[in-house]
Amino acid sequence: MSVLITKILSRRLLKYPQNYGIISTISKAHVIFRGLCTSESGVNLSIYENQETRVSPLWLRHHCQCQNCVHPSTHQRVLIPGDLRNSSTVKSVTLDKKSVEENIKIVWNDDHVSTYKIKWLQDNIGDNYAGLNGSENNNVDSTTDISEVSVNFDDFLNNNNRGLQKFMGHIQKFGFALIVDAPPDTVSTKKAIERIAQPQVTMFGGLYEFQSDLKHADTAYTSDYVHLHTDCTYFTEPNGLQVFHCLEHIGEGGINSVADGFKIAQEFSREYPDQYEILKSIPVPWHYIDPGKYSFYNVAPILQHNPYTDKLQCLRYNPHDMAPLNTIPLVNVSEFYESIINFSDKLEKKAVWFKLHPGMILFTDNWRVLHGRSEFTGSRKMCGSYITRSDWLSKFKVMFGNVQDGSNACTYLNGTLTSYCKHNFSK
Ligand SMILES: C[N+](C)(C)CCCC[C@H](N)C(=O)O
Ligand SMILES: O=C(O)CCC(=O)C(=O)O
Repeated sequence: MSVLITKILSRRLLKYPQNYGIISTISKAHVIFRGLCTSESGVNLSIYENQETRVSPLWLRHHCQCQNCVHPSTHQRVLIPGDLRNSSTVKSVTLDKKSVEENIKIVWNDDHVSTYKIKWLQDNIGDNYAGLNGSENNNVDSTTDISEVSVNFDDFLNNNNRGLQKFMGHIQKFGFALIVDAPPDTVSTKKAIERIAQPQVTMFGGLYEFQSDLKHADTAYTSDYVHLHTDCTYFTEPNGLQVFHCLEHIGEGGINSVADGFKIAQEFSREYPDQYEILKSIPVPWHYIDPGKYSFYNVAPILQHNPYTDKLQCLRYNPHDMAPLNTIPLVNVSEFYESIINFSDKLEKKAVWFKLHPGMILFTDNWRVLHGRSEFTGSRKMCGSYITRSDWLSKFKVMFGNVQDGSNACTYLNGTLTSYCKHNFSK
């Protein structure tokens, strides 16, 4: 294999000598290139059983984990990319199978020594990027029993972290989770929120209370029906988690709705692939206007894909907060409306309804799950907060190390989400 590389490259070497340093061959038939590397060059490392992986010497040198290259206290890089020019030619590569953790040792041209744990290389080489997208087989739908999406308040706060882990596993797997049996007050709500992260401060405040008093120019501060939506569509980055706790309701209605936007978008893409592409590509303007106080405005598609994985990453949709649609080319207006009308109908049909009683604190992943509420009568006092996506994902990674493990923290039970809600939450 390495001999073949040498033959191919020697022909290229004659043609493009300026691209290559001196080719040096070392033990175990690994072909190494001095100087700056091109795409054809690399170090062939035995990272996986019975196969070799060609890795860029620049990447390897840049990822030296020694205490001179990574600050021992802050874990930040000491090396800057420009430093790689003088230390990225391999002098020797040795595989140490005897140490507790198998590792590969590389000595560089400046005699710097780098040691890489095989497991670390396996976890970090290549496009392992998966991000947190609530993978397709982990969706809330009618087969999920909502009782399994709940964690008791005391368990949630318990420092053994088991309740918190289970809770965050629910959020990663289903897009939302409930804390039950919480004292129906703002102090307890604040404790629960701060178990994950500090409340995100916005024009509504940090830990906010709201009721039908039009304290802000928004239907959330009325007793009107609020259709399924995600919050903060008008911010550059929508809030990450949405937290609601109904402290008291003396009256009728005020039933909450949730819908798993990722599950619905997945079905929509199968039923209307062309219309899915429209909602993925057409930029939509969103706004929040409180005359004389606030005028937030942002333009972004309803279905925002992760640019690296091309998976749906953020569903941004609030039918109440769409600004004048002056961002759609005239030729696309009719197909846009056909798409958004179908999407809106699908969302509304998929809503799952339940009553948030005092003591139940709902957390939703606002990049994935939509929420709403029916109109109500009487006095209904709510409190809650936003948490940024960066903050809650950070907590998640601390709890699980790797976001993908989160789904193991909870069970996926048959049952009927809708019927459970009807019989258990809508009383
Ligand atoms: C009451 N609370 C602060 C939770 C939200 C207010 C909603 C604001 C806006 N309609 C949006 O959806 O972002
Ligand atoms: O009043 C509620 O239960 C929810 C209101 C709402 O949707 C919001 O504040 O974003």
